[in-house]
Amino acid sequence: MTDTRPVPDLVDAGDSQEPVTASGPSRRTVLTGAGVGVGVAAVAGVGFAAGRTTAPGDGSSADQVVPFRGARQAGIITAAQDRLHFASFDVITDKRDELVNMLKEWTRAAERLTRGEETSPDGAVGLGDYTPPADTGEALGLKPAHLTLTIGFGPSLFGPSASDPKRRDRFGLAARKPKGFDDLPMFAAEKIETNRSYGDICIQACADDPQVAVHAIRNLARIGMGVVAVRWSQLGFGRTSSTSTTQDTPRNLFGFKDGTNNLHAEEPELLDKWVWVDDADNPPAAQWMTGGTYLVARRIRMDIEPWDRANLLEQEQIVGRLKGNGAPLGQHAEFDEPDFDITSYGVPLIPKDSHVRLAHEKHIGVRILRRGYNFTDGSDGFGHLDAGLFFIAFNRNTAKQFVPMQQELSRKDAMTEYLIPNGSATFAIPPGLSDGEYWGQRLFEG
Ligand SMILES: C=CC1=C(C)c2cc3[nH]c(cc4nc(cc5[nH]c(cc1n2)c(C)c5CCC(=O)O)C(CCC(=O)O)=C4C)c(C)c3C=C
Ligand SMILES: [Fe+2]
Repeated sequence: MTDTRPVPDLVDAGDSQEPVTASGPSRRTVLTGAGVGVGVAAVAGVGFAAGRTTAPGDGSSADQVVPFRGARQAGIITAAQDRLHFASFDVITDKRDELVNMLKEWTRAAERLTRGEETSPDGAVGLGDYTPPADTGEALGLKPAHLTLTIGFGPSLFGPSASDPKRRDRFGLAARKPKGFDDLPMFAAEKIETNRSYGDICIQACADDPQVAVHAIRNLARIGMGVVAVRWSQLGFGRTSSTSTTQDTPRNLFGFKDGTNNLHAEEPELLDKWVWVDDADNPPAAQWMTGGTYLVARRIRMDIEPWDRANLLEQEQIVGRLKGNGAPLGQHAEFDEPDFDITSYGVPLIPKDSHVRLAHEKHIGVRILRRGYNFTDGSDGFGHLDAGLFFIAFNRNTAKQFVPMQQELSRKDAMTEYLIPNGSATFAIPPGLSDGEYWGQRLFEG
């Protein structure tokens, strides 16, 4: 079993050790902080404080903190938030110590950020006039917004990978690579762009406030300067899945309910079967992944202009569900079980090439946990929006779950005509952290 003893210098009591203020655990302001500069900074603090005078537990601050530590990383089965900032990093140093030290610093900062605090005490404006701020400041006065930060490690961190076969094993991690873990294969009808794909480390930041998510990624990137560089990043708005039965099903940019038949936090046996990595899945050297999962990210551009010219019936035939309430074709309500055997004049009501038929467990034999987001990244210069779905899925064995599902969809799904996947990445997502543990500790020290 991996040694997960606490690392004493990482235990960070955070701002909670300071005198309790009316603002509870939300991001510190210059007004309440001890040792804070005067003058301009203090004046600025008045404004921040005015907008955040809330008592702990009133549903606006403490209740917006998602625990950072636990058996699983947050951001997988915790309730999907509304906003995403996903970043993939290249490690630009060859020195293992530098990488490990950065991961320790990231952990300390990330834990604080999820509590609604600055990356370090007084980081934004309290370190003196002649020191660059340790926190960039744009989240001062904002609530924790259910921020979750989820870390993952890409195949290239372990040496050669399918996308980079000549990569050196810079950190001596080759033997610790999880079984079968590699870049995704090529699929039909995709146009993968290298500068939107792959990466050594990912951070998935999800929050209900976009500025909170962006602030977190920006500050982690700043802390990692000289050790990592952002390779690509993606903003998302409007979750396209529910990860809890308590959440409403949202809609994607085709206007359809998305995430109806997802795996949910309330289904632990299904999660054990389809999401969480088990001891038996890996050799001893890769047991650091036990309790973790594998993330698949796909930037899928959606051809929304032609889609908008397709009639309603055609759209519903492509999806296999009604656009209005999300019911499977032939059924009445969203959560009715699809019946793939119903026919009308010998023709299946849920077409053979519909998305839900091809992606359903009864057809493909596997399931995945989806947690994606809508995106619009301006326009393409040809009169079209660059819009789509940043697809994120978690699964226990990508080669046996996501890959065959994607292969089947790429070849047969009628929706493929409207989709152009142009970014692709996968990351090994370790389990959650125990007290004092830092991100990657089981990988680097186990
Ligand atoms: C390889 C996996 C999948 C990709 C890629 C994917 C892309 C994608 N999906 C939609 C819209 C919908 N998908 C829906 C269901 C659904 N999709 C997948 C997998 C992939 N989707 C699965 C496993 C399922 C569930 C199938 C089932 O068990 O019934 C639905 C229906 C509602 C729902 O159950 O979520 C919609 C709508 C888009 C637009 C898209 C790419 C842009
Ligand atoms: Fe789908």
